[in-house]
Amino acid sequence: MAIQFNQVTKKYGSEKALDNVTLQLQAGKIYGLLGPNGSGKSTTLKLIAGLVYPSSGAVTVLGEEVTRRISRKVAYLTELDMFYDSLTVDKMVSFFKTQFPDFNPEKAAMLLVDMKLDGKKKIKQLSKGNRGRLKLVLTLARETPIVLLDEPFSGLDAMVRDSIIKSLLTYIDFNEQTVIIATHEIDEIEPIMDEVFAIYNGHIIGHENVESLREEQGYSVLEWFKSIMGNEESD
Ligand SMILES: Nc1ncnc2c1ncn2[C@@H]1O[C@H](COP(=O)(O)OP(=O)(O)OP(=O)(O)O)[C@@H](O)[C@H]1O
Repeated sequence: MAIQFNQVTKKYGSEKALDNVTLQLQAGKIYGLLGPNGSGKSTTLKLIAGLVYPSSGAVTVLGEEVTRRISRKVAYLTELDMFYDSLTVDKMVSFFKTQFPDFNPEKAAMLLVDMKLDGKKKIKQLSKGNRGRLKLVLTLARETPIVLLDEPFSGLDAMVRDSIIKSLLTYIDFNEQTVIIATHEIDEIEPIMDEVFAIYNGHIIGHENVESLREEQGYSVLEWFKSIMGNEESD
């Protein structure tokens, strides 16, 4: 099992961002983690990346209970920190190479071309769409067993979204890498997901295999998600 949550609760102060979550993710699949704002998606990813720790319960990644050291096996990028703003795109790529032994510079170079990013531009000069693309370049150039993408589409236009999906299909090694995409924008990733989890108020409220959802139940992921969210909200 690539990732396991065993009765995981994560509190910030007295608020439970995750409440007694148990789940298992298999290696080599693309998972969607779907939920509205504030449902616990980012917290789930941060627990896997070792950026926060459970208040109770345990998170295990590749058989190891998660500590900071898991960053060697998990590629995870949320925001490009303001700290990097004065670096050029090329310098940022070189910096990542020094930080992560699994960073593949050839892959990064190909991704930069695909994403039409100018290596000489400073990060602060990049449009929001190009920052989104750069984030993806830096994440996908790492050859880690686990890849976490937090809202990779947010605020980006249709062309950027398409280029992100294409690069996922091109650069993810589907035999080796487990990918989790946290998003509330379901349409985009519908075609590439193997399995979906729905999260609401810190609880996992649904888990489906996308193919059987479609073929056996005749639902798209979006329809399924809307129906279970509707049940929650009318409770
Ligand atoms: N550092 C923090 N301190 C206090 N509360 C937090 C912190 N991070 C998250 N929370 C709270 O935990 C809950 C879950 O947040 P989380 O960021 O995991 O949700 P999310 O589904 O990723 O939402 P979004 O789509 O808005 O990013 C929210 O109620 C949020 O306010």
